[in-house]
Amino acid sequence: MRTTTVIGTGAIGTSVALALTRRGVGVHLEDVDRTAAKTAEAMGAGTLAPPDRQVDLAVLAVPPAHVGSVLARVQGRGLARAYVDVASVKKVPHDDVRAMRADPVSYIGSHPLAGTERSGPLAGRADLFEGRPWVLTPSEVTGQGVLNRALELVALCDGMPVVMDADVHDHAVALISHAPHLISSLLAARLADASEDSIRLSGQGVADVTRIAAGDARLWGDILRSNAGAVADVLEMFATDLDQAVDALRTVSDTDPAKRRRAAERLDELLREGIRGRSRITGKPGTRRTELATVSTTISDEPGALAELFASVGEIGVNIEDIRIEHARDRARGVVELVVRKDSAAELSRWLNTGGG
Ligand SMILES: NC(=O)c1ccc[n+]([C@@H]2O[C@H](COP(=O)([O-])OP(=O)(O)OC[C@H]3O[C@@H](n4cnc5c(N)ncnc54)[C@H](O)[C@@H]3O)[C@@H](O)[C@H]2O)c1
Ligand SMILES: O=C(O)C(=O)C[C@]1(C(=O)O)C=C[C@@H](O)C=C1
Repeated sequence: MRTTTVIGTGAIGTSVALALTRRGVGVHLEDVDRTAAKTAEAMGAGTLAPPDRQVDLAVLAVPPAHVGSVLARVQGRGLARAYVDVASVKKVPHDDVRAMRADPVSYIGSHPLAGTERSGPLAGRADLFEGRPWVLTPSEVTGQGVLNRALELVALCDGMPVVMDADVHDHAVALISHAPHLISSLLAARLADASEDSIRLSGQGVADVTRIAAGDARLWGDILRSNAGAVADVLEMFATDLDQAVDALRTVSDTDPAKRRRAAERLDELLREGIRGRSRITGKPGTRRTELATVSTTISDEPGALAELFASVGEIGVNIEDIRIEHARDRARGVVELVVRKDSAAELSRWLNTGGG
């Protein structure tokens, strides 16, 4: 692939453009928001100059509801030989392509499962897609050459291609992305009018579960509307769990000892199910979580402090499997959690606690 046009230079479009530019692909940038396109250009993501001939691939990185109309418009201009979108839902764009009478043969749907709660070009990163699944949803009429171009795009961005039916994709992301987003928003909304005394006590736990609630409301409104049924199904199951949790909490101090015991058991069960579910999505693939342990240390919030820590951990021969960094509010130090193999955890902890870090 030699040339591309990225339409929509927000967080995802700019990340794609940066990744392709890094690989020597010529990237042209377009956005209805001229400032966004100019910022992406200034970041080194490509050029605002229009291509002088048809490009190999056009990447549509616009909100889901815009994919069909933008595709029809740029196909009308003969912009590219192949077209791919990156929207977080797949069925609505697929249906819109037909409704807008766009050409479905030169189009393929896709969705990189990587992102951020931040919007706009400045949230773009060349390495955003590294090692992440990137779903491709060819329709029955998508051209083979178009699928191949999309596979090349994923490879150039270091993503992991997963070919899937659009409907199956939408049900999957309802569970692992869209419902979690809405639940995070609902929880964060509880904080909006909470007393300052409560907010002052908030720590990393509530920040973790509400991080994605900061995502752009217009984009997420679009995503949720486009996958409403599947998200509602997940929320209905969640509502049943919530009812059970409320019931158990209301009964743990019941006067009847048998009811109290059953409620406590139910609560434990809900918490254990949570641990089981979370263990399925954390950790490096191929490493069983039971083989790992977390060792915490603090570092000063200065440039180079983290690099120094990694270098010295490497010197004692400990392999870091995963990492989490928390910046303590109002403090010039951060907490670093290093996930390492259990058999090296005690040695690492002793070394860090005796001033090694
Ligand atoms: N943010 C994520 O985590 C994430 C991850 C994967 C996929 N996606 C999908 O990627 C797409 C872009 O999301 P984002 O996070 O980059 O959003 P963003 O808001 O950062 O950027 C979207 C950009 O598209 C531009 N735009 C809107 N309509 C346009 C049009 N008609 N023509 C040209 N430009 C137009 C906007 O001006 C904006 O600059 C969405 O479809 C989203 O569902 C997002
Ligand atoms: O990490 C985040 O900020 C994200 O929410 C990224 C995330 C996700 O849910 O995993 C969000 C939406 C996308 O369509 C793909 C990725």
